[in-house]
Amino acid sequence: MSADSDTHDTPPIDMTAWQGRVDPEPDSPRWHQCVQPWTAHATPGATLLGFASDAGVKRNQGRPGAADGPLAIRRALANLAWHRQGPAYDAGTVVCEGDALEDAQQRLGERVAETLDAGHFPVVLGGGHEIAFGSWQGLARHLEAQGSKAPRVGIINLDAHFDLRDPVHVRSSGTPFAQIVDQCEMHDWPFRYACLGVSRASNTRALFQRAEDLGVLVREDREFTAATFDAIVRDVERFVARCEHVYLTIDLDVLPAAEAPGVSAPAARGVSLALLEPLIEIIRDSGKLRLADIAELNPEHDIDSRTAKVAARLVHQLTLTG
Ligand SMILES: N=CN[C@@H](CCC(=O)O)C(=O)O
Ligand SMILES: [Mn+2]
Ligand SMILES: [Mn+2]
Repeated sequence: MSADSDTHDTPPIDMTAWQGRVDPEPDSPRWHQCVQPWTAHATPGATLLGFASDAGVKRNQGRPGAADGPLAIRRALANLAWHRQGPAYDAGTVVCEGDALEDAQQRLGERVAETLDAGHFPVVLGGGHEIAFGSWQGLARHLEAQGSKAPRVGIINLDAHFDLRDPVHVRSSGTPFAQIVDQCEMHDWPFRYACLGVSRASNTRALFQRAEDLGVLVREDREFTAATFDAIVRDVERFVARCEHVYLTIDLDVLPAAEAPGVSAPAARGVSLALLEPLIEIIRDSGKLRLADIAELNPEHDIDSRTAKVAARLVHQLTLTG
């Protein structure tokens, strides 16, 4: 699924973001006191991996700044209370140099595969949504190494956008799932994609048509209400039941602009964290979640670290069990 290249050095692990409050009471640990630098033979746990890139956002005519997302998420997570049983690691950050996006995505894939091969649950911190093509390459590489011939991978994207733009024009933060379609076709793998929280006003007719042609499970932002939540849960459970492995990707612009102002394209409506979080927990607890990433945090446009705090809380929730 990905070109062979093991020529890159692994990124250095900078642990300086892991600082914060230390409580004198017993049994009061916080993330910064518990996260360890990743090593190849560490006991499997939750592993954070940064992807410092906004090359895809720039190519997609968006607002740059997402390259600083991984550091902002780590800083926000550092002070959160620690409730995990298992270990958590920081595996460093893959940096996209200039516009060398394809190289960075490949290196991210290699790092994700390495953590999966070692039995970890990787949570990748973006970075623009071009992160998804790197994350997915990592999962694909790992599954191939395990001998899977045509694995049924379900991609669940919480996003205001399909990100199914035709990559023939430009490969960007708007194309990762169309790039994955191409890879799946090339290798005769099924493509299973759910895009939840889509804004009709922010996606063209062509994109809705492409989603329909690809059999995408689509739920629009306006369909998310307390009254319809159970029906959406059932849709997601059915989707997960048809898959062997799940990759969850969360684009923070799925949230209302008031909850997530620090993104390239803030949502006029969006889906509230209060509705997304229980859905994420169901996906987490499905037993099939292999990989997650959080995309599009742009600290330059954040207000009082609101979006970084949401991203950190999502990492906290995603890794609460296991
Ligand atoms: N990853 C972002 N994708 C959106 C961005 C939309 C916008 O910038 O307004 C897209 O390409 O549709
Ligand atoms: Mn997106
Ligand atoms: Mn989006």
